Amino acid sequence: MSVNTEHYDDLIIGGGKAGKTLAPALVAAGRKTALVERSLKMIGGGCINIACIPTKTMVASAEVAHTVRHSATYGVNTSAPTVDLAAVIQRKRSVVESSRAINLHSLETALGHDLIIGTARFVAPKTIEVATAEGSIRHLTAERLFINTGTRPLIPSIPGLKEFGFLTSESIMELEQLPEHLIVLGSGYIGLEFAQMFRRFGSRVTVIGQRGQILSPQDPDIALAAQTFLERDGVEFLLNAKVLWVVREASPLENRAGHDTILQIQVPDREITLQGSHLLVAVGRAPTTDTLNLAVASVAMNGSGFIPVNDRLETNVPGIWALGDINGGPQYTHIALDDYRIIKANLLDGGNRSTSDRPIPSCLFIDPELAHVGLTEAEAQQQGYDIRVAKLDASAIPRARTLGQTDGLLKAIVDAKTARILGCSLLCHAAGEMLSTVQMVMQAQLPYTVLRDGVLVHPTMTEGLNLLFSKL
Ligand SMILES: Cc1cc2nc3c(=O)[nH]c(=O)nc-3n(C[C@H](O)[C@H](O)[C@H](O)COP(=O)(O)OP(=O)(O)OC[C@H]3O[C@@H](n4cnc5c(N)ncnc54)[C@H](O)[C@@H]3O)c2cc1C
Ligand SMILES: NC(=O)c1ccc[n+]([C@@H]2O[C@H](COP(=O)([O-])OP(=O)(O)OC[C@H]3O[C@@H](n4cnc5c(N)ncnc54)[C@H](O)[C@@H]3O)[C@@H](O)[C@H]2O)c1
Repeated sequence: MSVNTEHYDDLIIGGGKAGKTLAPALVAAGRKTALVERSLKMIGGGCINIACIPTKTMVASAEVAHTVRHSATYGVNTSAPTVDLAAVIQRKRSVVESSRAINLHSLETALGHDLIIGTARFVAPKTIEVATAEGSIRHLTAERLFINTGTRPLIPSIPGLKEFGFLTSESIMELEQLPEHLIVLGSGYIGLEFAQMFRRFGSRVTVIGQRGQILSPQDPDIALAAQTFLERDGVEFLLNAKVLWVVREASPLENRAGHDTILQIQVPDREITLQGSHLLVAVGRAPTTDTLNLAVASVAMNGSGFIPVNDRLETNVPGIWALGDINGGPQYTHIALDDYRIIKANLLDGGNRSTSDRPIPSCLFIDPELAHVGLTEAEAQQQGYDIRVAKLDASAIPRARTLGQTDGLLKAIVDAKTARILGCSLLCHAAGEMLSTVQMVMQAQLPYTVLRDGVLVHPTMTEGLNLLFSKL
């Protein structure tokens, strides 16, 4: 049966942070626009449904458990908390569902019937086929296409892993019973956030890292400090470790029903066997390009399946752009949002923006938070800068002491010639909020002395920047 081809000015494939924000802007500019999103349960994209928002909602529950557990330190006596994981998950679902409803309302308002729920793939250059949620097939073509299909968990090829099963960042957020012993494969962002969260919920947690240092892009002093704080929470680490194989067997422990995951692991000097009730795989993300049939559209992919773009987010095919995680750039929601801004500036507002001059701030939501922007000390040295380095223990900040949040290390890298801040890592309470102040000074190209001498509210964590930059 032949299918009519429907014509649009603009087509967005995937409704992630970038695509869902771009769609209403295109419509407002008078463009006939359709957005194809594969699932009603993913309206608003990964961030609100399966990534940032649900994880940070659960991190909040873990922080409450931690605070209650340590309430006597503040002179408040309670009994030891028990964590009802089903209730934690229910709270997470309700936050996600309300965010999704807001997103659905704004997309329906902007797009009406041109919000299409279905899975897209290319069938000809600039033409996609959509297998809709209702079971029909539609063909859509457009002058301009924007690919924003995001990523999914990367699953390493370890013997036994796929066969015996494991948790991902998505399925772990649906568990309603606490793992007795959670093994986390991967010591990056996802692994560490879940590791501390489940430790604080009450699980035993072991993190397996393949290198000697967790958070390998960070400077060793910062990474080691973060590891120390996590260890103080009771998270165990097995580093320089390679998983050789995995099996799942009936638990030999009398007091534990069900099955255990058993990992055979190579550490530098020996092989060890690690046994846990659950295994979370968090070793990076794979691009959602495999089912897009990009070859038909001649859109190039790199060896990992991401879509390379230039600094204006253009693919190798004129009229096709790739936004968000799928283009292989830094995987953060605020970067996907900035990708939208670049497209809007260049295509709708007559501007000329590129990715080349934007900052890449980030925040790892462990406690204490680890926020970073710009160069690390090692990167600044590699790039040949003459640098000055300021370091401050978080316990020196008056606000940290009032809050009982004294764990942390703050570090700033300054160009000795220009006095400009090249990079900053803040491992402390409220680091994600504090970082924006440093970033604004960097973006305004002001000298570090603005933060050293600025009149900042006392007692706040941000006031700690006065102290940090006084170290230079
Ligand atoms: C557990 C976790 C926690 C995270 N926490 C943070 C955080 O705290 N802060 C932060 O900044 N970043 C965080 N991230 C990263 C952040 O979620 C991503 O960078 C961001 O979601 C990328 O958005 P995007 O625009 O690329 O698209 P995505 O949000 O990935 O959305 C892509 C959309 O495309 C749809 N799609 C895919 N294929 C098709 C197809 N063929 N047809 C139609 N639709 C399709 C998908 O259903 C999805 O809705 C986290 C990631 C994870 C996994
Ligand atoms: N707070 C946030 O902003 C936040 C939170 C979660 C995720 N994210 C984004 O999502 C991305 C993906 O997160 P992620 O944690 O999956 O990736 P990641 O790149 O942050 O960390 C993956 C880790 O797994 C390790 N690894 C790779 N293969 C391994 C193996 N076979 N065995 C053991 N370790 C292995 C890597 O060395 C690395 O340390 C992040 O890079 C980040 O951009 C952001």
